[in-house]
Amino acid sequence: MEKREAKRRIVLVPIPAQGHVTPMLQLGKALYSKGFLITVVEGHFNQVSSSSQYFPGFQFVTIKESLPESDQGGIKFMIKLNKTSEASFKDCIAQLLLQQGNDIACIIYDEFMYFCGAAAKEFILPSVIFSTESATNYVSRCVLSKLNAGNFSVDMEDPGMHEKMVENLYPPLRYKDLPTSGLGPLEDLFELCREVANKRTASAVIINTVSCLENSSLSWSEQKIGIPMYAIGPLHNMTASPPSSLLEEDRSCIDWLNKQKPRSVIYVSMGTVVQMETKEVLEMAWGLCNSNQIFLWVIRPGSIPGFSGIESLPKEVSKMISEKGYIVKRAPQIEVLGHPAVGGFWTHCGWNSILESIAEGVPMICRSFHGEQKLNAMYIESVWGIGFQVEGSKVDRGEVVRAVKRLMVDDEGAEMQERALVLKEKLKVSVISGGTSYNAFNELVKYLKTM
Ligand SMILES: O=c1ccn([C@@H]2O[C@H](COP(=O)(O)OP(=O)(O)O[C@H]3O[C@H](CO)[C@@H](O)[C@H](O)[C@H]3O)[C@@H](O)[C@H]2O)c(=O)[nH]1
Repeated sequence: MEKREAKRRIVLVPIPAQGHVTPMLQLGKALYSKGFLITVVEGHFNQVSSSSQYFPGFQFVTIKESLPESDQGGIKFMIKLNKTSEASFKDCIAQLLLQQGNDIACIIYDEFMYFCGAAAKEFILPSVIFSTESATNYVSRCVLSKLNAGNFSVDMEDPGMHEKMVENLYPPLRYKDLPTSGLGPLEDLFELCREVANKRTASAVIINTVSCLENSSLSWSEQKIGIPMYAIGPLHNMTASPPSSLLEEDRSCIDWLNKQKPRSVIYVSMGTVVQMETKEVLEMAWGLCNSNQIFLWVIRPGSIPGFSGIESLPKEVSKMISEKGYIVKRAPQIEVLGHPAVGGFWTHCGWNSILESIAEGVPMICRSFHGEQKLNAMYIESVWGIGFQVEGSKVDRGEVVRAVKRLMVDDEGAEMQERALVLKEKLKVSVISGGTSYNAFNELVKYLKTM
C-alpha cells in the first residue's frame, strides 16, 4: 500500500500591513495547495484572521506586541516592533510545538519581522525569509546596510555623487536611485537595513518577483546573501487570490466599468498606506476632470487628513468628480486592472500594484511617495518603458492633465501599453508549467518537504 505523506506545518509571520499580508497569505494558499498545514502568526494590529473565511484550514494565532496603536507605521515602529515581539513569539512557538507534537517544518517570516530569527535559532527550527518587495530593492538594502548615515549625507551634498554607480547591475544602480527619502532619519533607516540584510539562520529567501523583470538584481542578491533565492512571483497569479483586507471591496465599480468603452478609463489608487495632502488631492481632482478622461478613483478613508468621504471635499469638487468619474473607498484592484475598459493606472508604485498592473498589461503613471516606490518608478520608466514618473514635491492640475493625456491619448502612451502587453505575456508564461516562477515554486516545495 502507498505510504501517505504526513502533512508538515509551516508557520507564516507577515508584517501587520496590507501590502505585506496579502502576498504572504497568497504564499500560504499556494503552499496549502501542495499539502502543507498553515499557521499564520498575527499581531493585534490589522488582524488578518478577520478574513479567515477565505482561508479554510489555516490556523491563526495572535502574539502581543505591547506597542501603542498610535505608534503604527514608519521605521521606528518596525524597529520597536521587532524589539518587543521577540519574547512573545518565542512563547508562541513553544506553545505551537507542544500542540503540534513538534511538527513545524519551517518558519517563513517577512523580511521586516526579523525577530523571528531568535526563536528559529532557540528551537532549532528551519527558517526562510519572505520578501514582498523587488529584488532591486533587496540590492539597495544590502548596499545601504553597509553605509554610514553621516558619511552618506555628506557625500550626497556633492551633485557628482548622484549619478555615481553603486553597483554594476544591468541596468546600473546609481546613488540617486537608493531609496533613502521620506522614511525619517537615515540612522534609523540604515539600522533597519542592517537588521533586514542579516539572514541569521535562514536557509533561503522567497521573493515575490519574476526573473524576467529583474534578472540581474536577482543574481546579484543571491550571490551576495549566499543562500538560494526563490523568485516565485507574481504570487497573485500563482494561486486564486482571495481578498484579505479589513475594508470591504466596492464591487459597484465593476458595473460602472462594464458601461465604459475599451481602454477609456484611468484607474487611480495609492495603495493602503500613503497619506496625501488635501491640496494635492484637490489638484488631482481638477486635473483628472480637466483631462476629459474618465477615471475610477480609490479614495481610502484616512488617506487624506480630515477626509471622511467624498462629501467632505469642497462641494463643487465632489460634484465635479462624481459627474466625471467614479469614486470608491476600496476597489477589487486585480479585477479592475484586468477589465477591458481600463487603459492606464495612476499609482504610488507599491510593488504589489506594479506586479498586478504588469500582469494585466496596463501602463502606469508613477507618483511615488516613500520607501522603495521611487526605485520601482524608475524601473517602470527607464527599464521596462511601461510608464513615466510625475515628480516634484507638489503636483498641479496642469501636470495631471498632461500626464493623463500622455498615457491615455498620445502615441507614446500606446507604445507604453504595447510594451506592457509584451511583459504581460512573459509573466503569464512564468507561472505556467516550465516557466521560471512555476519551476522556482516547485523547487521551493521540494526543499520545504526535505525539512
Ligand atoms: O482599492 C484597493 C487598493 C489596494 N488594493 C490592494 O492593496 C494592495 C496594495 O499593495 P501595494 O501596491 O504594494 O501598496 P502598499 O499597500 O502601499 O504597500 C506597501 O508594501 C509594498 C510591498 O511590500 C511596498 O512596495 C510599498 O511601498 C508599501 O507601501 C494591492 O495588492 C492592491 O491590489 C485593493 O485591492 N483595492
